[in-house]
Amino acid sequence: MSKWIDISQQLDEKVAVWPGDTPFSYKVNWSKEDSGSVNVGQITMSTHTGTHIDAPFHFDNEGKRVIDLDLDLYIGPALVIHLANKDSIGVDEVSTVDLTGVTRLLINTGAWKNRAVFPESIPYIEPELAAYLSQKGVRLIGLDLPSVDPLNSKELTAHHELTRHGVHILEGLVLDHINPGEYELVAIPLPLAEADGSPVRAVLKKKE
Ligand SMILES: Nc1ccccc1C(=O)C[C@H](N)C(=O)O
Ligand SMILES: [Zn+2]
Ligand SMILES: [Zn+2]
Repeated sequence: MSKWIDISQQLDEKVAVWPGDTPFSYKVNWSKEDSGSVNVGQITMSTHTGTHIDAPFHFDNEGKRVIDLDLDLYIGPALVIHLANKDSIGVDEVSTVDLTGVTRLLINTGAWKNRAVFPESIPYIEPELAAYLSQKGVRLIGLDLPSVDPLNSKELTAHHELTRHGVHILEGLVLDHINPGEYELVAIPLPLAEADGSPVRAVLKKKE
């Protein structure tokens, strides 16, 4: 019987955050001594820290919020592929992969080597890949990177194109210890009613 494997970044004060964004913090805000019964914590974080999903509202004021997203996107079969040493990921890079029946595609680029620091540059998703993936039936793309666009992008073309084609975005995965192949994925966002993104606990189980 195979076990669930964690593919999430640990959330502590060392987690890398987008330059200028809210640092992560957890503290006991109401201690057992003060409350008389329990430790009660407080978390402060950006919705885009660590392993997280983007809701379309992140880059489109009219876009869906986290609560509006279909849970089925984040639970079910997923294909993990390895695409190392790429400047960008487009149709050419993915065309050798058989995507028949694949609704969730997770890409291990291995490009974010030191998780404690935010990367200088990353391989980005070529916007043209969105239509290709959608045509193949892919509805979720996951990456071991903090963005699907170049880090200095203001247009966020890949975010927009993926969304326009019904491909949802999962970022900041840890896939170093995962072999390519077929898995079961669970990466459910919190029921944040208004949010533009949500941290997820992403886990995989090898398909038997
Ligand atoms: N937190 C930020 C602060 C400023 C500018 C961008 C971000 C992002 O999070 C963008 C990234 N593409 C993301 O979806 O996670
Ligand atoms: Zn994000
Ligand atoms: Zn994003």
